This record gives sequence, C-alpha cells and structure tokens, in this order.
Amino acid sequence: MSEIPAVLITGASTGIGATYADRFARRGHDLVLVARDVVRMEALANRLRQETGVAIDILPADLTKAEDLAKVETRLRDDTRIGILVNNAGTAIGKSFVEQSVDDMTRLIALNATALVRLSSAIAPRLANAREGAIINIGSVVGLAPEFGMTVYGATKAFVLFLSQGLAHELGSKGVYIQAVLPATTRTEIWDHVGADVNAMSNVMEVGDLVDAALVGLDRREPVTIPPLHDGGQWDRVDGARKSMLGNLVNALPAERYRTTA
Ligand SMILES: NC(=O)C1=CN([C@@H]2O[C@H](COP(=O)(O)OP(=O)(O)OC[C@H]3O[C@@H](n4cnc5c(N)ncnc54)[C@H](OP(=O)(O)O)[C@@H]3O)[C@@H](O)[C@H]2O)C=CC1
Ligand SMILES: CC(=O)[C@H](N)C(=O)O
Repeated sequence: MSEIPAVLITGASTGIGATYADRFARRGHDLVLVARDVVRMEALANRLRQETGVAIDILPADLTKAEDLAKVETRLRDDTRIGILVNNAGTAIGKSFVEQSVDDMTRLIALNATALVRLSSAIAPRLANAREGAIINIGSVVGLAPEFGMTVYGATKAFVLFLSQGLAHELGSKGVYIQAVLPATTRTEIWDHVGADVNAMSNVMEVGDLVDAALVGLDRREPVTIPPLHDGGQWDRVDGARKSMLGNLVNALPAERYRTTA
C-alpha cells in the first residue's frame, strides 16, 4: 500500500459520496469512483484531477447486479494501492411497508446491506494481512429509530451499524479501523427518490458540513460518528447500557417472569 492510500468510494457520482471524493482528493488520496452514472463521475474526476492533481479511476457498476459487484470486489481484492473503502452507495424508498413492493425492498437490501458485506469481505483480508487501512460505512440515524416509519430502510441502516461494530471488534486488533457514520437529513438527491422535497424541510445539514464532520470523526478514529448528535456522551451512555445488559443474560433458566407455575 502506498503511503497515502487510494480510496474506493461507492455512490461517488453525487451527494455524500461525491463530497467524500472531493475531500479525500484534497487530502492527496488517489481515488476509485464507483456508481452507475459515468458522465457525472467523469465530470467530477476531471474537476478534481485539475484542482488537486490526484489520479482518479472510474469503475462504473450497479451494485445490485452480481456481475458488476464482482468487478468491484476483484478491484478491492487485487489493487494493493487501495487502503480505504467508503461504503456509501445507498438509496431509500418512500411509502409505508404495506404499500412498498417486495421487489423494491429486495433491491434496497441488496444495495444498502448486501453490497456492503460483499465489498467489505473483498478488502478486509488484505487489510488485516497488511495490518492497516480503513472501512467507512455510511449508516443513518434512521437505523436507531423504528419510530420514524421507514422500516426496511431503517433496518438496512441498523444492519450497517451492527456490521460496523462487529467488524471493528473483529478487525480492530488487526490494525484495521472501521467507522460507522450516522447522518440525519442531509441535502442530497436521495430525497427525490422518496418523493420528498428536501428544500421544504427544516433542520437539514449541508452535505459539505456532514462529510467534514465525519472526517473529524475519522481522524479521531471514532468507531461511531453521529454528526447531528450534539451531546456525544449520549451515544456512549446508550452503547454502555447495551453492553452492561449483555452481562445480565443468564441463560441456564428462563427469567423468573417467564416461568410457568406447575
Ligand atoms: N441524504 C441524507 O439525508 C442521508 C443519507 N444517508 C446515506 O448516505 C448515503 C449516500 O446518500 P446520498 O448521498 O444522500 O444519496 P444520493 O441519492 O445523493 O447519492 C446516492 C449515490 O449512490 C449511487 N447509487 C445509487 N444506486 C446505486 C446502485 N444500484 N449501484 C451503484 N451506485 C448506486 C448513486 O449514483 P448512481 O445513480 O450514479 O448510481 C449516488 O452516487 C446512503 O447510504 C444514504 O442512505 C444517511 C442518512 C441521511
Ligand atoms: C431518505 C432518508 O431517510 C435519509 N437518507 C436518512 O437516512 O435520513
């Protein structure tokens, strides 16, 4: 791996992914951009090459398609210059659970969850072997909030958080850093896909502010970065309560409240 590792970013044609591309290029990282829209990625790459001088490759892929995903997995496995993976590509679907089509749900899970597992699995053994590198996974505060009513989307984001925490547990001791980033409403095109007008919403974070905050978390090697959470100790208390509950799982007998009287 080179001294400044190359970064592969999924969903790099617009929004949060394109902003990560901008920021990593300004830090001197070469880039591999992955998304479906080649024209947009070419425009971004040309601008960033000119402005920063870094080398940028474009790898067009629909991450819901097995053959495209395989291309990206191969690149992550074989290209030893890539030391950071940003699992950012994701989408959302509107309407309630009973109104959504199961095919849309399946595609959502394929992009927001399955692709992350496959891409992480492609790069993790190499990074662990080299005892360096990082995987950044973009989750969402929706993954903490079943109350928001975006059930399948939120479930994929809860999956991203658990995956990140589990990978941090497994790979941290091998020198690989894993970061989960949990944005709240951020001004990007994702809202068009759920039929909402983000410009009509209040309390929206600008995409540059979101990514800059996430990079502060990255530089601090935070396992979980939640830019909209102003009392950071609150997350530590929630996670601490979860961990302390684990010690109270006594499995030999069901808890008293579940025992039937003879
Ligand atoms: N914006 C927000 O309010 C929030 C966003 N997030 C998360 O941030 C991440 C980025 O979202 P955001 O930037 O807002 O969304 P955008 O819709 O602006 O960008 C999504 C990116 O993913 C790419 N993408 C979509 N489908 C596919 C596919 N099938 N294969 C490959 N790439 C694909 C798109 O490119 P292309 O169409 O060219 O393929 C695009 O580059 C997502 O994981 C999202 O869930 C989390 C919380 C809040
Ligand atoms: C569409 C959304 O809900 C958004 N991406 C979020 O995670 O807040």
